[in-house]
Amino acid sequence: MVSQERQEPAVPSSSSSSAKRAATSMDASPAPPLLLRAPTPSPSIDLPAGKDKADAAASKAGAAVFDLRREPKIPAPFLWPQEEARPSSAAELEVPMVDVGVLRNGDRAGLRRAAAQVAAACATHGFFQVCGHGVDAALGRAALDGASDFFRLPLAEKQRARRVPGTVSGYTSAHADRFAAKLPWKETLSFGYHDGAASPVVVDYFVGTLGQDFEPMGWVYQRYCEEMKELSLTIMELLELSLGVELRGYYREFFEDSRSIMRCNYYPPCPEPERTLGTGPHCDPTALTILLQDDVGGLEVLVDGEWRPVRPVPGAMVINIGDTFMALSNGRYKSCLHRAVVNQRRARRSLAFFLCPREDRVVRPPASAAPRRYPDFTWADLMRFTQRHYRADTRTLDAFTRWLSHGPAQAAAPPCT
Ligand SMILES: C=C1C[C@]23C[C@H]1CC[C@H]2[C@]1(C)CCC[C@@](C)(C(=O)O)[C@H]1[C@@H]3C(=O)O
Ligand SMILES: O=C(O)CCC(=O)C(=O)O
Ligand SMILES: [Fe+2]
Repeated sequence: MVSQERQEPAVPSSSSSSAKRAATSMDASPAPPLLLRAPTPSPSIDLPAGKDKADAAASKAGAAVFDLRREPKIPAPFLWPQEEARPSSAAELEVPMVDVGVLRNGDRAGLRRAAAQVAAACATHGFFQVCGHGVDAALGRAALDGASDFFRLPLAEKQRARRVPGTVSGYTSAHADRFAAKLPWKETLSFGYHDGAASPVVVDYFVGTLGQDFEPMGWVYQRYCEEMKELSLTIMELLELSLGVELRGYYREFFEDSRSIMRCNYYPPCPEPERTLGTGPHCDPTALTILLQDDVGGLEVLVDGEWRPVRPVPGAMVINIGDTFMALSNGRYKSCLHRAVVNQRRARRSLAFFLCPREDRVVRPPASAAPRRYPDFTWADLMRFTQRHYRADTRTLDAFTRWLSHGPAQAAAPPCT
């Protein structure tokens, strides 16, 4: 009897036959991300034929400040207001490099240094990067290559994994199924991860959604997510130490049974990168983000009113605090504004692992003297808010707490636009 359970390949690789099958590559032509004809009833994307339609569509898209006498080369729904798409600063952000290996090697001075670096970063712009994380470099490369393999598939194949409405899981092209304006110049593939299941949940997702050919790709992301979960818990220990939380293990235990989100971002080259964005200005609603990016660059953090580029460092993972952890720290650590810009020449890939609590866990800081800055809430509520009522942006947590206090029925949460 052949064993039914899946065997993990010795060396994961995403190069299954169909994953390599596609001849087309998004990298060559600076075409807009593949636009889906949004399923009815949500409005479909009207690509303007002439100038007046472009003007009308663009002003609807809130891009009225652009001088549309210069015909945009990109469809109007992809145009972003100047305020959000304003030029990047020439000054890169000095993102502290924290060696998290000190949590395992008994280096007490190193531990104090790491805690101080994290405290300084998280109390200001909310970003740091980690080395000594122990994540296999070959696995990171396989995960980035897997993103290239997936996104170069024909649209019909990617569509087999299309996002389930109201959830974050699945494939989307420019979120064209959700929004009518300020479309991000990207394609994404997102799926859930949690451990302790009877079978490998990420492998099940890939095989169940895309077919048996995608089992190797599923194993790459299964192992990658397992490594990200472990790294997340290590970082939680460091955050706890840096916050001086008396209850040792409070944050680590809070996320032991986490149910996280893995997101692969693919940003095609763009003919007018200054008029659109790969990912708009936002704070992550989640707790902690671990970002592995390729060498192209594009992540920017808002510091003192300037969009400061974060230079990719080979082998390092970029970490940022999300809204949920800002609430867990009662506002001491900041969930900060960031965005992703695109360029004319090279496609860019980034892998974002979003650590999220189990859905029903109540997000509440450890007992502290300070007055509470945020109400109790569950991740399920905040997640539902971002997927069904509100496009996560620069004010998500404030909008969410208002929505909670007024009750979902009354709150005038702005529609997802
Ligand atoms: C809970 C989530 C919603 C988003 C994915 C995760 C964490 C980041 C959020 C997001 C990336 C913030 C910017 C806007 C967004 C719509 C996007 O550009 O993808 C957000 C994600 C989402 O709602 O799919
Ligand atoms: O691609 C990037 O560099 C950032 C993406 C991001 O911020 C996100 O997906 O939340
Ligand atoms: Fe983000």
